[in-house]
Amino acid sequence: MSDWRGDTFEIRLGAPGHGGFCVGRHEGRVVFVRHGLPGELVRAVVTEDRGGSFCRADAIEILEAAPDRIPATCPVSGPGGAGCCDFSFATPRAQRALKATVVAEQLRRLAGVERDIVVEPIAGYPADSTAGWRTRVRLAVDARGRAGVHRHRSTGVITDLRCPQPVPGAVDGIGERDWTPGAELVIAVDGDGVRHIVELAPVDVEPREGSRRGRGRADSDGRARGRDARGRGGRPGRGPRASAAELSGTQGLASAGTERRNAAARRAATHAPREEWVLAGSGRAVEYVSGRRWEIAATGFWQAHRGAAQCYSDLIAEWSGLEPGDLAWDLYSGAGVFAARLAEQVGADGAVRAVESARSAVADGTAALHDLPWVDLRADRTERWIVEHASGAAPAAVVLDPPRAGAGKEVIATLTEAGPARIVHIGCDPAAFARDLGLYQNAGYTLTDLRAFDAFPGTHHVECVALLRR
Ligand SMILES: C[S@@+](CC[C@H](N)C(=O)[O-])C[C@H]1O[C@@H](n2cnc3c(N)ncnc32)[C@H](O)[C@@H]1O
Repeated sequence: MSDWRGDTFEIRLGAPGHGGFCVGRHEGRVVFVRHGLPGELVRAVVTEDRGGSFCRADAIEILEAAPDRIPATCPVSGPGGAGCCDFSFATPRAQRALKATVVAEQLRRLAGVERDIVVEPIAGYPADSTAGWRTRVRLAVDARGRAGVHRHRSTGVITDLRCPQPVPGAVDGIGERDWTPGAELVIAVDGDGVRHIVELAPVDVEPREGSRRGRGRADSDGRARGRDARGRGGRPGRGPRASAAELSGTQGLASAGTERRNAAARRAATHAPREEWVLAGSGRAVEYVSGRRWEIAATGFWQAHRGAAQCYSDLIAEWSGLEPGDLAWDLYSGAGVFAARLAEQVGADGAVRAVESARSAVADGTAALHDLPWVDLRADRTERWIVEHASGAAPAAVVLDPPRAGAGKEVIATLTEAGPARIVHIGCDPAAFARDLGLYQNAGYTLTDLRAFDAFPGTHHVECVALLRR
């Protein structure tokens, strides 16, 4: 089987596919080409070829440009660069049109739904800008202690922090400081404008004794502490601490297979408990939705776009159709942002049951919703919780905002058997979202409304919200 990696050729690009590329054909094979637009003629270099019916390539020269092409607004994400702003060379309107095409295609293929899709800017956010929206930034730290973003489909670290996504000030000064080699940085700019910087221990560092969060406290001015202070505070100093994976990624020596294995190992390790050091702010991010105040772990989940939590919460309030005294569920609830809105609708004579697997989010949500005692926020896996609750009274409305992989067969089977009148389903992966919609339809629910939001401007990512009724 021939391996085209490194080959270059001219190729005419067709429709966009799910994942931030356009589809073309070369010598009978399908080629997924990043950094191009439909209709463009480009010179492409093959970046990945596993020998199957398709390979992946980057457009490295634009021979015939589409009218929607603009100079890239992100200097970090071009061919061979980071995976952050993979649509930054298209007008914002064209970016939304690309995403709409992808959502429509996934709905057609995976849910049998024929529907024109419009991708809207997040409410209150300018339609002609793709910068300054991200309030949560996660950075890698390379073997030399420099913070950066991962090269696309690689463990390699690019230490150029000029990506335009973060809200103003989020990454100021980060590139000039030294960090613990192999660590990750979580930066959160909260609703009060306070910046929190938390370092997550390298995955190859053994957990230490003492409290898990904020040992030795952060500097109040947000400066990362120097080597001596780090040692005293329990945070490892700089040194030759990088793992083989980081070294190979940084030096660009790893094979594609090694890169994939490293990436898989890194993803798995990312979800394992890790020691955290709060280096700026308090590590407790304050957020507001509809006048309610949350205080949550800066490393915990919060919608990344600064306007997203309010935008989705307003739509849920509009679509849930709840009356005072009703029962509602909020599945995968995080800190209960949607549960709070549902609770206001059902009132003290009603009830809201919410479930979330992250214990810290449940604790933070319970504190934020202390004045709504008819909300029951539980720490559990939705898969288990729903089986226990499905045989009770049917909820009038259920909101689900599952992680990227979607809710899946088991949860949706149990949920549809419970028989809520309305389901509001939120999904950030168009394929998983479409598969879940297909499951609802097979169980007798009808898609009655659908909106798609440009919650990740500059990227190929898109958030969809569906209303289903029995
Ligand atoms: C996309 S977030 C939505 C959070 C919340 N709706 C919000 O807007 O803040 C998905 C949430 O599901 C949680 N989660 C992931 N897997 C879960 C599971 N199996 N059961 C319950 N919660 C889960 C995550 O911790 C995360 O808080």
